[in-house]
Amino acid sequence: MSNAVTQNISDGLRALTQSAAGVGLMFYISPQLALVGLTTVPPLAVGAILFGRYIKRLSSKVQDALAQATDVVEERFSNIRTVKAFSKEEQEIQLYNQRISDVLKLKYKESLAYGVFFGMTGLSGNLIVLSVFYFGGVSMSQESLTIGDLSSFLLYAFWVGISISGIFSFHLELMKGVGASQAVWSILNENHNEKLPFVGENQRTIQGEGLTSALMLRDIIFDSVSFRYPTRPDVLVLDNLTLRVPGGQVLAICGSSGSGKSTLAQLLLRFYEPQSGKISIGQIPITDMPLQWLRTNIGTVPQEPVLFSSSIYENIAYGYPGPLESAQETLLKPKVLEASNTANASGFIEQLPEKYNTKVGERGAMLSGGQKQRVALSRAILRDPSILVLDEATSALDAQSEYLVQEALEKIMVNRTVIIIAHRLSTIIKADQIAVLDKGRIAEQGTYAQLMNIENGIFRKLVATQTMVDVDVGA
Ligand SMILES: Nc1ncnc2c1ncn2[C@@H]1O[C@H](COP(=O)(O)OP(=O)(O)OP(=O)(O)O)[C@@H](O)[C@H]1O
Repeated sequence: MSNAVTQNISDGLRALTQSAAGVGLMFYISPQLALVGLTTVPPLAVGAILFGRYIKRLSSKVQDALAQATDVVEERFSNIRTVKAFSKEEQEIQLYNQRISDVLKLKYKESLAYGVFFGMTGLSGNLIVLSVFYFGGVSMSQESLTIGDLSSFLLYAFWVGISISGIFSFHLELMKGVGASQAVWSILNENHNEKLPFVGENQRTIQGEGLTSALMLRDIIFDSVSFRYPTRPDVLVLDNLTLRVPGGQVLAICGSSGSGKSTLAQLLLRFYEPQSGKISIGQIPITDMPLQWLRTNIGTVPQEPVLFSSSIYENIAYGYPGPLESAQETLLKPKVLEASNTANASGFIEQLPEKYNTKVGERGAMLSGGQKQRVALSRAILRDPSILVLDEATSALDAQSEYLVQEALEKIMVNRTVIIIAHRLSTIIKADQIAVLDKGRIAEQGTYAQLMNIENGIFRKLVATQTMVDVDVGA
């Protein structure tokens, strides 16, 4: 890639110097003839600039269209069972054809534009040659130009013509590249805005104090946090929310679906920054902590755990903080076994024909929901994080899996600060504290007994309306 860019730039520069030298020699031989020969260059240059802009826009559209076509394939193939279950194969093929024909249409447009532009430049080049012949012939008949001068002039004019067309091509390729890479630049620019880990004045203070994982066992405070997703700026998800998660305890967050429970976890992990307010752990704002350090100390198990299409062993070992190559097999293996034991996963893994080497399929498709959750739990435990964020699955597991997952959770919650986005009453009852999220704020917080004592309380209503349906209070 960089070779191609360097080659393109050096071709462009060569064309520029060659045309400058050629123009100089043309003027040296006959200034009048040189003016005739170069009359079309300024309008062509303006045309090339405008055309370059057009190509830049078009190139960006081509990339977008290609991305959309690839998205369709990637998404549909990774959810092939859903596609088949709904017998949507034909429809999906049509959708992909449509996306590809969108790309094709843009490519036709691009080719047509190229054809017209280069056709015009070729035509004007030929007209120049003809006019040079004409005016050169006239000058020869008036004996102001010799045949040798005209031949040399023509040679230089061809040289200049080829060089100028090289400059135009360079400009167009450059614009095409700029258009195509716009998305990449915008992503790179976004990253520049993120506070980088290990820099800044506050960073030094923290390191001076000694940043240890013990810090992560202190209270987590969400202080007047307001947040809107950048892609949906009109929806205020968290509205001046204040929440204290007591260090070393289990806090269950509940609230209706879409009330912002998972968003709290995303902000704690700094996948997004709140528009106002701050989040701190042990009184240190998380923005002042090295990002990698922060995430290493927080273990997460999402609502629908995503596994990689590798072996169970590799999926669990993924939780190991640091590069896997550096973790010696002899050192890592017992930890993987121990983690899977704690997460009640070792039982089912040992029964599989290839045990820990069993491939789990794309996104863990070859495992059941409960098994996937226990592998994901093992992965989180391997990190031995001080803070655990568990997004409880809304989908019901069978009684046995449910029991095993619950039991594993209870084992791993000990000696950590746990935020559990709870959907089941059984989990909520066992939590030290419960926070109820409503309209972007914490409406109620306390123990189960305290919240149940609030007359007309939101939590009480949630429990009253939903204990009937499989004790799910978060959906
Ligand atoms: N990436 C995103 N971009 C834009 N809006 C989002 C995004 N993720 C979530 N939202 C919106 O933010 C709001 C809060 O979502 P969130 O996932 O935090 O809710 P939740 O309480 O965890 O819901 P559930 O219990 O159903 O999982 C919802 O209105 C949701 O549509």
